[in-house]
Amino acid sequence: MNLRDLTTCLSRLTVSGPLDLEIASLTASSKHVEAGTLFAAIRGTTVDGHQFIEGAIAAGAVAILAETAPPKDLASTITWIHVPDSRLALSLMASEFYGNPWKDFAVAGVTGTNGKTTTTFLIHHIMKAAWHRAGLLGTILTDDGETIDVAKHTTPGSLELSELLGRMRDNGCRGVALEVSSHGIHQKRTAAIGFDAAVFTNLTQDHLDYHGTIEAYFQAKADWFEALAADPRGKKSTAIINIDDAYGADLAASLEGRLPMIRFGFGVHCDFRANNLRQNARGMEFELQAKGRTFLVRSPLIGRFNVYNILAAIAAANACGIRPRDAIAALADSPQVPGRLENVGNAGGATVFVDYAHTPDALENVCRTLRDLNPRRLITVFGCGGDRDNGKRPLMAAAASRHSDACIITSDNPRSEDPAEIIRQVEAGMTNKNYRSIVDRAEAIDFAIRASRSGDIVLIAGKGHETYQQFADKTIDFDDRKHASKSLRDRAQELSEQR
Ligand SMILES: CC(=O)N[C@H]1[C@@H](OP(=O)(O)OP(=O)(O)OC[C@H]2O[C@@H](n3ccc(=O)[nH]c3=O)[C@H](O)[C@@H]2O)O[C@H](CO)[C@@H](O)[C@@H]1O[C@H](C)C(=O)N[C@@H](C)C(=O)N[C@H](CCC(=O)O)C(=O)O
Ligand SMILES: Nc1ncnc2c1ncn2[C@@H]1O[C@H](COP(=O)(O)OP(=O)(O)OP(=O)(O)O)[C@@H](O)[C@H]1O
Ligand SMILES: N[C@H](CCC[C@H](N)C(=O)O)C(=O)O
Ligand SMILES: [Mg+2]
Repeated sequence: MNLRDLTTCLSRLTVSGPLDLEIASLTASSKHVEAGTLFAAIRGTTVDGHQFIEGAIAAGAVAILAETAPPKDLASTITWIHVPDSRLALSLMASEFYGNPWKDFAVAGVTGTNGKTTTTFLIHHIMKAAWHRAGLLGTILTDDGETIDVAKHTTPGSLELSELLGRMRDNGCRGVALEVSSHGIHQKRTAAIGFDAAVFTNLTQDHLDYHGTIEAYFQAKADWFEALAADPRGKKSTAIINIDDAYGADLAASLEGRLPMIRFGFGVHCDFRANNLRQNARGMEFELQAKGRTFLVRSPLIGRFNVYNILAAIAAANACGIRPRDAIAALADSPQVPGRLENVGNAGGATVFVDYAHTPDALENVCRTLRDLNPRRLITVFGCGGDRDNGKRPLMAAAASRHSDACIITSDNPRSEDPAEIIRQVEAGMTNKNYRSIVDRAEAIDFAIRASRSGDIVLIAGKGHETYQQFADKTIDFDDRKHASKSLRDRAQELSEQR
């Protein structure tokens, strides 16, 4: 693509060198530079990409995007685009490079601490029922309408994101549901994308290792909505906000009159309001009051928290042009979201669930939901991730303690940290002293399943769909669902031998 055309999307730039160049590819990594590449120098969280400019030129870069003016010795040898914010500029140029695919179909984004993956899966399911082809992007996978791949990030980098959206458009998708993480917003990964629907699910403690304070974390989420409200480039986004959540209520109040809005929840001021929730182990039903009508919503999902995900999905689909009654019809048979309250089987009358709860609020919600099924005992296996917000550790311990009869504390991606030290920090928050710590996750799961008796529920929390365990020196294959299934088979065998 011609560099002059590629830069029309930038409002503040100083160019030195010719603009009538053909750009073969864009990259922010000097390792991916080839002949004809534009290299964007980004000040990252670990290194400053400006230090790789010379290497990029040596590797064949024909243009540089940077937050500095060109040094004198390079000014006459290469095209240099000086911008105030190279992450933002790269995001805009990436969208331009792939033909601004977001303009060609309905785009629903979902942000919030918990519920993004679940809500995007539901929106995707509704879109596919209405339109046959739709894309999905998030923590678990990317689906471009034809091919499903394992995801590397919840929200991909701006280049990968626009490339994927372009593929979805080319594959005939009429809509896409995507997760918008706070890292993604802060790093401008979604800055160029216009959204038809922008969902806020909730905000509770997570990611303070990155954002520092909960206020800064909230601000990252709010910045997305602020940017949509100020976006002059076309799409009128509908903000879809959970106003039962205190941060959601603040967000809705601050956006009042600046974006079309759908407020959802159980509260009386909601535009999409749930009532009369009834549930059992097989699913739930509730009434939805919306648009002056009452609808009966049925879902195989369980848990009050999933009512919020369902409301958000119906409202987002509505903002994308799908009638609530069609969304509701599709949701009656929504698929299992991998690793979200996934029933992996039973042995000796005890049932085992795997769930991705890795925040205090998620653990609280999932334990409560399982408690509501009236188990004889709830036995919870959980741990806390290394190199992540360590303030969550005692809070997750307190949540698990509150609702479980017994807990097994174990490892959950210790990364560069000492697994035993993470466990000690979790133990400090345990108010229910009926727990045991077992560093090895496989042994912890085996122990919990062997200790279970008829009528018990075993919850294995934290890793959900993940298929690995990350340590300082290695990553091993590990899947809670597979390991629990094997452990259940062993237990069933053991029980039959005892009979
Ligand atoms: C902290 C964080 O989010 N980092 C992400 C970020 O890296 P960064 O921009 O800070 O990069 P950096 O390593 O400091 O390097 C700066 C620049 O120098 C360049 N470079 C670097 C080395 C070199 O030799 N040559 C070179 O050109 C890099 O390509 C980069 O452009 O941008 C990169 C490209 O998009 C991401 O891969 C990287 O994700 C790291 C691996 C990560 O673990 N991120 C997690 C925390 C994350 O993003 N999580 C969220 C939320 C998860 C959830 O709650 O669901 C997600 O959306 O996945
Ligand atoms: N609306 C919700 N409110 C609170 N907790 C929820 C909600 N939805 C799901 N959860 C809990 O949070 C866990 C993670 O859910 P999900 O994967 O949908 O969230 P996410 O926001 O995508 O998480 P991540 O930031 O890790 O990608 C679930 O396994 C469940 O325990
Ligand atoms: N996207 C989240 C996932 C956490 C999942 C949990 N298993 C852990 O490793 O802490 C993060 O990177 O913080
Ligand atoms: Mg997710």
